[in-house]
Amino acid sequence: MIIITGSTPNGDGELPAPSSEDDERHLAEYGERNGTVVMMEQEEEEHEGTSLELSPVEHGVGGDEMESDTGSSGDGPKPELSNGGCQLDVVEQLASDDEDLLLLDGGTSSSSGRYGHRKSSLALTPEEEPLDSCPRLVSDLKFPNLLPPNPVIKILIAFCKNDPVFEALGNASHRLNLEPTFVKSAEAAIEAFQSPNAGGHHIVIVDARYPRTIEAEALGRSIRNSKGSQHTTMVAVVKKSVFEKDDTAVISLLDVGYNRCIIESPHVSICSSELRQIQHSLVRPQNVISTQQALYTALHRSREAVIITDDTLRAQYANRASERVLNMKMDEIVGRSLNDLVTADISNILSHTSRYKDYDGYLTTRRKSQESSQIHVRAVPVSCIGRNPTHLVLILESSSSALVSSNAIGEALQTLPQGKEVPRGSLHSIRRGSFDVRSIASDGLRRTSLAKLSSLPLEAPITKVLSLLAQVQENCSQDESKLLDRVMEFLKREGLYSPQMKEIRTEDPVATDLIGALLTQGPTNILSSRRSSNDSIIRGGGRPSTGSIVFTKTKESSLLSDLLQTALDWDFEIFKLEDLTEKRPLVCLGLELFRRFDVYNTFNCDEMTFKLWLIEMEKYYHSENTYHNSTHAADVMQATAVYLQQLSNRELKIMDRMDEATALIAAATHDIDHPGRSSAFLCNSDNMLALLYNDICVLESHHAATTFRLTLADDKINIFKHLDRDMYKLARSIIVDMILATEMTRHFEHLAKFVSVFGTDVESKDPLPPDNDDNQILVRRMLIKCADVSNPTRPLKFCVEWARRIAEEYFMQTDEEKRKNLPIVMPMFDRTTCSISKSQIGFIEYIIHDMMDAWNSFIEMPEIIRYMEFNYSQWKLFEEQGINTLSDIKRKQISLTEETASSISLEEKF
Ligand SMILES: Nc1ncnc2c1ncn2[C@@H]1O[C@@H]2COP(=O)(O)O[C@H]2[C@H]1O
Repeated sequence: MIIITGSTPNGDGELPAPSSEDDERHLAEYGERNGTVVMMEQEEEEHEGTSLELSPVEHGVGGDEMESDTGSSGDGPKPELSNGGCQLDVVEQLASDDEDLLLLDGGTSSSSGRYGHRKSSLALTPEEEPLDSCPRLVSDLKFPNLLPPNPVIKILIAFCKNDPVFEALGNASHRLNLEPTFVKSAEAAIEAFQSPNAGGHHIVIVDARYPRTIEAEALGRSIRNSKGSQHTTMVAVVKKSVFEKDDTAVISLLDVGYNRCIIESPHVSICSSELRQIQHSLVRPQNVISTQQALYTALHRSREAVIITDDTLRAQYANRASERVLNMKMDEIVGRSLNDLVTADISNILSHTSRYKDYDGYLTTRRKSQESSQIHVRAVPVSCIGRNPTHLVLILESSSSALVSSNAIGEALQTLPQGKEVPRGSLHSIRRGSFDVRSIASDGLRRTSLAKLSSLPLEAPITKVLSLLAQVQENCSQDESKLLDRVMEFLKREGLYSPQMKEIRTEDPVATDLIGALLTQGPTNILSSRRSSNDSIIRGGGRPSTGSIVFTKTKESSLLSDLLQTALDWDFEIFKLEDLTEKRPLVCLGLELFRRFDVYNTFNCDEMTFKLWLIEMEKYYHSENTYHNSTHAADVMQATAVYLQQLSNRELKIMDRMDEATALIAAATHDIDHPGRSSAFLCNSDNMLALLYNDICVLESHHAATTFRLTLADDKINIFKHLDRDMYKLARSIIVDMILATEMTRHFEHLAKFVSVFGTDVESKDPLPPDNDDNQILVRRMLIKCADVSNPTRPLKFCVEWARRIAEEYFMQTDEEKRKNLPIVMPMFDRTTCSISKSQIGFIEYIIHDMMDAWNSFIEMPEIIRYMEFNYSQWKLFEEQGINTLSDIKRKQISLTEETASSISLEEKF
């Protein structure tokens, strides 16, 4: 909503067409001197758009109706008001749209003024209205909200003598209820006029009869050069003889800025009628003009693009928003024919507007950048002189912003009580966004929230896409348009990248079980027997002792250091490390990797703090878990390090030092305090973590939260303690995001986003845009995901061992579910019946293959694909050979170890 409050009487209201830079200053100056333009939200019934319901001719105050209606008021300043009517139409039109616009006659400059507290002329009863006040025109009554200022008229009278002429003027001004100030010299006149408190006179009357005492021409010049004299009416009193004999003196007075010269008269009645004429013919129109300038400012700052053309459709005015819509500067727009600005059948517009009808339709802009865009336009005809439209007011709205409002509105409406049927989704409702708002949101509260929404400076990329598609739809066949409708429906859905679980194309129930369990979250929908257990499965016992690890100079320690030499090899012996460190591999490997990636310097933190931190983190991994223990964390950390190394070798400037450090930290803690049971199990058993995280991303939220809770709890292990606040926040956000990315229910979403940006084809890949935050996030997520499930891409013996471990953990979960009569999340993972080979075939086919393919094409590590393919073929072979159960797998592991011992490398088997 826009309210323009009453102006100071003779403010310097003339606003030059403001340039964007000048605009703030202009507005500030304007607000100071001429009243205030206030833009605000308003929760009131929409204006009924009085002026729009009337024929445009009725707005031309100079029309016949005016004469007949006004009666005694026929002496109003008609020509000037007709101009004002033109702009008022525009503003009213805007007011009927998303911004309400209201003009209040204020008289704020003089709170003691008779009209100072009147809201509008509707409040003006004959009893209230003094007989001798400036009469209201009938137009005031017709358009009560569109009053020009009608303040108490302040008059400055500069006379050196108290002669009868002076007396008569003084009496006349009292009689007309003007507010006079009397001064006796030119200096005093200037001072009074410029005085910040008393100044701001509507009329200045100067005694021009005695140039030796008051130099009227010089005084006139000084006043005209004073700020705020723009709308002041200056009157010179001259001798009768001068008027009759020598017109040069009068003309020079008019030329320096006097508006009127009147003949000296000692008669009060003559002075009164002179002053009344001046009031009607000069002062009132000046007030109207100053109001127009407030309107002009409002228009200029309106969010809707407004262009006013003359009757030949040549642009006369363009507001600032039109620069954005047309992608042209205002002075490039003004003067141009509408034909040069838009491609449209202009005759179509004219056929409406010449019949005084608004035109409502679409045009395509001819943008400077050649890229054209579709805009919605309303064209309103306005008659300023005579009956035929003399101007056309075009209100433009680019279709993308229409889409924004429509989408935002659609979303907002969903959250509001749905009293009326809301037209959603149709092309029509998108294109006519702002119109739908009014039709569907009738109450003030809704309008306010919707106005807020549509005014937000937001434009989502998807909105742009929809807008482009809407344009394409304009020029395509019906069938294509229908197809596009469907496309747009899909695009408007939530979770574009969330997979809708396709049917798993396998007959194999083990794979179905596994993939289904990994990709769904929350409580299992399987018909359950009783849900009995409230037991926490976060077990307290079984953790290694809290003491720090001391590696003595033994054979083990030298084996260890030899092993750590290979810390960045893809065939790193993780299980050997597990043995050597007595199931605490994370500390050793972590320190080695932190050192190699210079993490201590990046975090400006000593190695000891990192060591204590690693010890604490490892302590919270459950060593009794067969899979989700600290060896898995070390394995993921090692894979992460290899990927980071590869990225830096390839000089893909994606990961800086901080990215590398945070990635390693996230990998180290990504499964901390894992209970060895899935999130679904926790939900099904009403575990406290599921309750805490509302069944959403339960385990990963717990891992991230635990990491920070433990780290920040003790300064001795707080590896973040020397980061400044911003760096800490950055590190935290990366670590949290990476840990959450390991949640498998969003696996396909992350993969699809990554592929959509980076593709899967090594050859045709464009280099990564280096400083694109969004892309960096995609890479980081993909990196930790690939590290987390890298086990099928490792050498076979590791791959088999991991498969055995995860299967064992699944079996334990099924055992517990059976024991506790809980829903069984993966019924096929029953130790007595399960085929591990089949589960691995399914896991590689559905989860691993595409992801590793995409990752390899990005990072260029062909060995991961070779191992994956080899392992896959081996699982197929195992399956054929009936190697399915855990004991079968164990036997196979032994033979694999022997093969390795006899130096048959896997490479040789490819
Ligand atoms: N070899 C594998 N076979 C089956 N499932 C696996 C295998 N490796 C990892 N997973 C699953 O993939 C999941 C990845 O996230 P989590 O580490 O939480 O839990 C992991 C296991 O549930």
